[in-house]
Amino acid sequence: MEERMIASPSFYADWRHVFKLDPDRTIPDEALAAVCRSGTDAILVGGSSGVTYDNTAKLLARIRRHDTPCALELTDPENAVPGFDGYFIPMVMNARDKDWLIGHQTSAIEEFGFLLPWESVAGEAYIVLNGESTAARVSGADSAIPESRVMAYGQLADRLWRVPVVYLEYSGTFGDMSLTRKVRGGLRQARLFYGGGIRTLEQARQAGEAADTVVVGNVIYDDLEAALATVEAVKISAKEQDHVF
Ligand SMILES: CC(C)=CCC/C(C)=C/CC/C(C)=C/CC/C(C)=C/CC/C(C)=C/CC/C(C)=C/CC/C(C)=C/COP(=O)(O)OP(=O)(O)O
Ligand SMILES: O=P(O)(O)OC[C@@H](O)CO
Ligand SMILES: [Mg+2]
Repeated sequence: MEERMIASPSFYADWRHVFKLDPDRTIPDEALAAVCRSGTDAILVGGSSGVTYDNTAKLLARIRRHDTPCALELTDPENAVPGFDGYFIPMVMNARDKDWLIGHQTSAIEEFGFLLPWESVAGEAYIVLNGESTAARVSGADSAIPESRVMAYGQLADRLWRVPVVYLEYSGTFGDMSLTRKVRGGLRQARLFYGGGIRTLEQARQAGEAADTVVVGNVIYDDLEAALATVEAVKISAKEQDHVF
């Protein structure tokens, strides 16, 4: 396996575990405090439906009561709230409608790009692999693709386009860890984010071994204790990973 080079330091360079909070969902203050104090590396704010400027700004203000780094996934220019530590711009590699790969992003940059704090902006090459997820429906993702194509999307984003983050998105279902490992092994400079369906310590540990950064979302709203426990599981897996890679 070729040696991987990690891109120059950036706001997400050391993230191993991330909680994703959806501005369209309700989280009580105590639960939010527990999430922020859990030892996670960052809070990622994002969702694929029902996100508005108002609910995003309100969530940011509440997160700012704590010290946890906080980034926004920009899925609509209207929701571009200033004041986050960083901004991610998703591009769906396996979108059937290429507007979700490049079209909407180009239009948004054309109109509003001059406002972006570019030093704190990173592209995310999403590969959406749960065809039942909202992200798949919104972007019309073709999720029924062979491993070879998933690998090719990852390498195209990493090696040709130098996108700093490749994101294997299984939102709502636990994904294929063997494929996740393979995708990561094929990247030269990009960080591999894995997200989807993590509900148990064992799943968190496996994802932590397979990916550079593990994103935990929906379980926060369904089973907070289980969500909090994923932090330690991912961090422990980091130690194992250091010996493997
Ligand atoms: C100060 C400041 C910040 C100024 C900004 C100025 C500005 C507006 C600049 C333009 C920025 C820009 C380029 C914006 C582009 C926005 C855009 C249209 C991006 C496309 C996003 C995209 C590909 C969406 C498809 C769906 C997707 C992949 C979403 C990613 C997030 C995600 C998967 C969330 C999970 O969703 P969830 O709802 O949790 O899903 P489940 O139901 O399965 O749980
Ligand atoms: O919500 P879950 O299924 O944990 O997925 C996390 C994240 O990848 C969603 O974009
Ligand atoms: Mg969600």
